Amino acid sequence: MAEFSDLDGFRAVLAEMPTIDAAAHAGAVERNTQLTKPPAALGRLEDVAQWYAGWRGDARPKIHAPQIIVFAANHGVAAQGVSAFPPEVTEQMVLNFQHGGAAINQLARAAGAHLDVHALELDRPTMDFTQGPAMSEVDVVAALAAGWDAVRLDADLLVVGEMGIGNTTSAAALAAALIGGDAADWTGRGTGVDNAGLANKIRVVAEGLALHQGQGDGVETLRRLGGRELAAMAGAIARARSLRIPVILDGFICTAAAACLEYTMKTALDHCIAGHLSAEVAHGRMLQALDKEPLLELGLRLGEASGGALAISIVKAALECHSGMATFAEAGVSGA
Ligand SMILES: O=C(O)c1ccc[n+]([C@@H]2O[C@H](COP(=O)([O-])O)[C@@H](O)[C@H]2O)c1
Ligand SMILES: Cc1cc2nc[nH]c2cc1C
Repeated sequence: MAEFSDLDGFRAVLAEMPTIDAAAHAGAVERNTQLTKPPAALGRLEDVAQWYAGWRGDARPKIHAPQIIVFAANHGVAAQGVSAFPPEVTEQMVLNFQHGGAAINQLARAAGAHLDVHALELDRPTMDFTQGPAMSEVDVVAALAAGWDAVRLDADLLVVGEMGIGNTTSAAALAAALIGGDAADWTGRGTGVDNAGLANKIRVVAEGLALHQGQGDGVETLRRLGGRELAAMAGAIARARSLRIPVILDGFICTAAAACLEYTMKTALDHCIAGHLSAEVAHGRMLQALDKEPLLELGLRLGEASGGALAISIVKAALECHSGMATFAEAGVSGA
């Protein structure tokens, strides 16, 4: 059960999160210097392995139990025609996830990961944020707690993702409110709106900003402009931190949810890496603001944890090399 019952309680949890295990990290850095390869020849795989080792508190770990969680929710703002698809697609895709027919089902299997799907009150969309806050405090805390409780205690790597028609509008509004800039800087085509749709979406984001920008910290902004699946992703990312489970972020919406934590408590995302760079236009700008370099760039703009799921294989491979390779001494290979 979640260790908080209101937003202040969640803020207190964020303020007391564990930090990286410096000894395990140093041990991994030292081991990396001895592995049978020229220095830095495994590029970013080396950084990823050392980061993972530090968070696990083990200088030579491997990955056995990756978990992927997809949270789904509906958005009041979808009634303003901000998506290329109708809101009922959220629930229809949840059924598709449950029947194994979506992209994420195939990608989770390919990555050897356990997939959990949580639908969050689909018959109760959030409020349209151009009219008032998207969620009450009770609603946002319930969604944060749903995310918190969804993380498996035995997971050793977590990917969070989402499904929610209209949620790129929420994510754009959150990014603008937290990071700064205009609605147009952050608003993209999502599922594929045309030029008129994009102009309408920019207007909706701008109206949301006018009402909610500067009204509070990251989690208060999440309450005002976010949605249940965004809050649940934030809750799961925080829970993973409390359990020292490293996290791979997915695309534009997932990163906006994560940003709500970072803009509440700097360093809240130190246990997270960016799985990929989405084709949603402002994702790169958001990752830059969070100082995160994406692992993959495959032109994905699907969501549902797909890019994060693909990155699991890269992180696993990094740890297989780091923990499985022989040292120069063990293999009798001469140094430089
Ligand atoms: O992850 C991304 O970067 C991403 C980019 C564009 C769209 N999506 C997905 O598309 C849906 C939101 O798009 P929209 O147009 O309804 O706002 C939602 O279900 C997301 O998972 C996801
Ligand atoms: C079909 C469809 C599948 C999705 N998966 C994640 N977001 C989505 C949006 C749509 C429209």
